[in-house]
Amino acid sequence: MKDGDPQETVSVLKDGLFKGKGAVVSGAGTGIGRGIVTRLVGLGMDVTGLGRREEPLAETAEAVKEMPGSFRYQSCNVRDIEALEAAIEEAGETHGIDLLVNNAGGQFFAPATEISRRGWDAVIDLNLSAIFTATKAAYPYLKSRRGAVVNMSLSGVERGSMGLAHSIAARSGVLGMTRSLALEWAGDGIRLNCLGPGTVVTSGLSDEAARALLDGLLAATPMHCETSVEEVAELTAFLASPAGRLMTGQLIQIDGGAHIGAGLHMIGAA
Ligand SMILES: CCCCCCCCC/C=C/C(=O)SCCNC(=O)CCNC(=O)[C@H](O)C(C)(C)COP(=O)(O)OP(=O)(O)OC[C@H]1O[C@@H](n2cnc3c(N)ncnc32)[C@H](O)[C@@H]1OP(=O)(O)O
Ligand SMILES: NC(=O)C1=CN([C@@H]2O[C@H](COP(=O)(O)OP(=O)(O)OC[C@H]3O[C@@H](n4cnc5c(N)ncnc54)[C@H](OP(=O)(O)O)[C@@H]3O)[C@@H](O)[C@H]2O)C=CC1
Repeated sequence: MKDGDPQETVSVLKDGLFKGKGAVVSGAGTGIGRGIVTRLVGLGMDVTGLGRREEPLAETAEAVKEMPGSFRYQSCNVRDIEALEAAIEEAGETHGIDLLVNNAGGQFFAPATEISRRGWDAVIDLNLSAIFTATKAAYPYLKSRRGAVVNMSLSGVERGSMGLAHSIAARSGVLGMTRSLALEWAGDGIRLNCLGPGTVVTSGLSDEAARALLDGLLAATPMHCETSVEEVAELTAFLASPAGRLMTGQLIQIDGGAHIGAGLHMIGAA
C-alpha cells in the first residue's frame, strides 16, 4: 500500500455501520486480528478480543479506546475447549454476536518427515478444532442476530504447500466445515466464509527464516505485493455488512493473485 494512510486508502464502508452490533475476534492482540478489531470498533461495533497474552490485547484496547465502538478482551487459549466455550458465551451474553472472526492461528514450517504427532496435533487443534468449537459455541448467538462468521485461511489453501502439510490440512478442513455449515445454517440466516490473505507482514512473519522467504514470496506473487492488514480488515467488515448478504460458503483470496501464480504453494521449492 503506497498511497497515503493505509486505513484511509482502503476504507469504503460507511461510518456507524456496525453501531449496536457485537463481534468476537480471536488473535486480537496482534497483526491481522488487531487490524480487524480496529476497523470494526471504528465502524461502531462492540468487540470482544481473545488471545493467550494479556499485554498485546491491552495494547489493542489502548489503540481503539477513542473510537466509536467498544473493545473488551479476555485471555483465552483457544485450544482449551472449555475456556473457549465460556469466553464465547460471555461475549454473547454481554453484547451479542453478529460476527465471529476465527483469526487466531499459525504453524511452524517443516517438511512432513519432521512433523511429530504432537506437532501435528498442536497445529490441527489450533487451526481446525478450535474453529469448530468457537463456531458451534457461537451458534445460538449468531442465530438470534442472523450473523456471520469469517474464518482466516491462507492464500492457496486449495493447493498443497511445501513445509505446511499440517496447516494446509487444517485449513482445508476449515474450508470444508465452512461450506457444510453454510448449508446447515443458511435457514437460520447465518453466513460463513473463509478469507485467504497472501503475505501479510506481521510479527507472526518476522523471524529470520520467514523474512528470508519474503522476497521470494513477493516475487512469485503476480501483483508483486504484500497484502495489508487494513485490506484484510476491510474485507472482513464487508462480509459482515448488508452488502455481503448473499455471500456464504466462499473462499475469498486477497493475495494479489498469489493463489493463481507460483505463490505460497511453491514456498520452499526455490
Ligand atoms: C519459516 C518460514 C515460514 C513461512 C511460512 C509462511 C506461511 C504462510 C503465511 C502464514 C502466516 C502465518 O500463519 S503468520 C502467524 C505465525 N504465527 C505462528 O505460527 C505462531 C503460532 N504457532 C504456534 O504457536 C506453534 O507453532 C504451534 C505448534 C502451533 C503451537 O505451539 P505449542 O507451544 O503448543 O507447541 P509446542 O509445545 O511448542 O510444540 C508441540 C509440538 O510441535 C513441535 N514443533 C514446534 N515447532 C516445531 C518446528 N519448528 N519444527 C518441528 N516441530 C516443531 C514440537 O516439537 C512439539 O512436538 P514434540 O517435540 O513431538 O513434543
Ligand atoms: N501473516 C500472514 O502472512 C498470513 C497470516 N494468515 C493467518 O492469519 C491469522 C493471523 O496471523 P497474523 O496476524 O499474521 O499472525 P500473529 O502471529 O500476529 O497472530 C496470531 C494470533 O493468534 C493468537 N493465538 C495463537 N495461538 C493461540 C491460542 N492457542 N489461543 C489463543 N490465541 C492464539 C496469538 O496471540 P497469543 O500468542 O497471545 O495467543 C496472535 O495474536 C493466522 O491464522 C495466520 O495463520 C494467513 C495468511 C497469511
